[in-house]
Amino acid sequence: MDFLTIKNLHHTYFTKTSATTALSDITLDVKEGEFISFLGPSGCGKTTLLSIIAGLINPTGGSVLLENKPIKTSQNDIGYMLQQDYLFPWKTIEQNILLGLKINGTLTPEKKENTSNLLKQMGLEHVGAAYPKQLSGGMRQRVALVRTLATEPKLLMLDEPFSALDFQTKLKLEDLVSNTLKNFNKTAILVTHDIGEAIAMSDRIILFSPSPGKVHKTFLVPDELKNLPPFSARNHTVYTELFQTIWKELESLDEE
Ligand SMILES: Nc1ncnc2c1ncn2[C@@H]1O[C@H](COP(=O)(O)OP(=O)(O)OP(=O)(O)O)[C@@H](O)[C@H]1O
Repeated sequence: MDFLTIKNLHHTYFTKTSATTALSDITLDVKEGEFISFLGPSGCGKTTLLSIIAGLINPTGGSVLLENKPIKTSQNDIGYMLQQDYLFPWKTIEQNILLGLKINGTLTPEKKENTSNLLKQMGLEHVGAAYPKQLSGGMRQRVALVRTLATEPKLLMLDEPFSALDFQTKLKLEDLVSNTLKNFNKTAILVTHDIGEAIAMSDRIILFSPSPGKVHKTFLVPDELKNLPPFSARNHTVYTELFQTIWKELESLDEE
């Protein structure tokens, strides 16, 4: 059974004076535990597709099923990690990461302990009583990941989560996030503009073409890269070959 099934999806944004078709005829399956990336030029509909999968936008055509059920608005099964961490500045780190569980009414001593362990795995066991402003950008994104995982979502949406970080921190976080998601066998969709990040982190890369957004090509990441942590994958010859192939495809899209 496919975990996430997207079938003949269309979306047009209507205003009083215009209609913009952001997505046209998207059909895509994602397996449980799979990590896929959405890559493509600006405006090809990546954010629109993510918002539809998350139940934030109702598509104008087609369907999205999560474990064979239509996506609902405010779906608790889906977690987000965004470019900004959106931690509440007036709450401590511990309060921030437990907030989702409190709101869902699912905060138990066991879940509290699980989140403390997660914080430990992220090397952040000492920051529970601190406030977000006391933490670096990389630390805040690690907290954001713990907060996202705390509610045990079935599907994770990673919308350019490392793009605001310096390169070194980004590389370290790629390893940490990839390792954590593999340990929990989480299904994840990453939206990124970074070809290298997509190759280093994913099992499969979907390249979209714009106007309207369509699936242009799919790239399977070879096993020898999938079995490596992202940092090591970036140093593999197969990585360089795949990078060049995708780069050429992106260039050809610019010329169309
Ligand atoms: N609320 C909206 N109303 C009207 N048109 C919109 C709206 N949101 C997006 N669009 C249009 O839909 C198309 C797809 O936009 P979308 O933001 O999904 O692309 P994207 O690939 O995520 O872009 P980027 O990489 O720049 O974030 C674009 O042509 C955009 O102008």
